[in-house]
Amino acid sequence: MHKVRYEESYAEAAQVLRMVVPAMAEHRASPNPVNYAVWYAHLAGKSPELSAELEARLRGGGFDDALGRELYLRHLADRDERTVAELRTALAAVVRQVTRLLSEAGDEAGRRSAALADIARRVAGAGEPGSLQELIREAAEESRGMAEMGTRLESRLHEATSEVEALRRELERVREEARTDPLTGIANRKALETALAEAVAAGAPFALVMADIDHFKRINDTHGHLMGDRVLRFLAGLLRQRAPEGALPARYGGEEFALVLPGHDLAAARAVAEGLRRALAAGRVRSVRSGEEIGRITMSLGVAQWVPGESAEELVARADAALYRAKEGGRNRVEAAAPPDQAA
Ligand SMILES: Nc1nc2c(ncn2[C@@H]2O[C@H](COP(=O)(O)OP(=O)(O)OP(=O)(O)O)[C@@H](O)[C@H]2O)c(=O)[nH]1
Repeated sequence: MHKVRYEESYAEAAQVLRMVVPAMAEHRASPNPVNYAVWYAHLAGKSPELSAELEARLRGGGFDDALGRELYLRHLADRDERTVAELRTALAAVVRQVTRLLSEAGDEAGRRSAALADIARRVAGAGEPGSLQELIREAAEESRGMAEMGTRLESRLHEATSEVEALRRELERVREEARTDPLTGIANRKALETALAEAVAAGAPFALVMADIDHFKRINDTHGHLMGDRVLRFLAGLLRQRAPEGALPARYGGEEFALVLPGHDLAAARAVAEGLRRALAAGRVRSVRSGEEIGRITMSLGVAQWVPGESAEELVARADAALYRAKEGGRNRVEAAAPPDQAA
């Protein structure tokens, strides 16, 4: 499913707002953001599937928050949001089940302990061996029932624990997926931006390398898109192998990559970048079509050292400007960024 885009101008969005408000009022839809998003998408013609389903459901009954949420998740939320919502529902179901289980077990334990207390009272008054024997049998019955309930409870709690554990693993997988570039398997731009924001907030020294494959379009045009993809994976593998301990290699987008280098000053980061440049130029990638090696692949790199007070965006811009100079200077080279106050 494609994600709905909102590219209206202010005036156009305001125009939709003027249609949405009376429509929501007419259908008694409470004006929360989820319902608004649904009605906005419907009246702005953003999603024919959403409109068709909403209209059908309105014909069959009224609008309520549950419907709003359902339509939002089905047609507007992105995949991660939907998965998290599904996991939350599944977890809530497990918790409800365990709560019910414990309350049933509590009721049963209460009943059985009342029965045992009653037996104890009757034992005090029992005069003959026959009636005592009967009371002993009843007590044994209650104790066995209690023990069985304990075993049942334990096994069902064990099951619930496994279910919660599976949900936790699934959530971890979804979170990992959201941070990973599917083509190359390394961190994606979102993960890079998070890491940069964290590094800036931590305030410890670090440097950033931005790298861009030279004449990548030509590789695609000459050897095909699959070959281009293979080159991207090859470079990602190289970054992963050669990244120093604690560094984060990421795909910034297209054929541009980044490497966050904690604890590196400009000279150290430059040395890492230079090593990467040489390794790529020395590497060989085979053509998917012919199996033959394709010509030398090179990249240009820009390096910048973070200075306290600088934002992540400013640092990326400086590293990018250095990368641009490397391209301008003839490609297959590393350029270091000047400190921010000296940058043009
Ligand atoms: N195979 C493949 N190609 C991609 C991908 N993402 C972007 N590209 C291609 O990358 C190319 C980028 O080309 P340009 O930005 O013109 O730059 P370039 O050819 O690398 O030249 P310079 O950067 O100036 O050395 C475009 O042809 C895109 O189609 C991808 O995921 N796979």
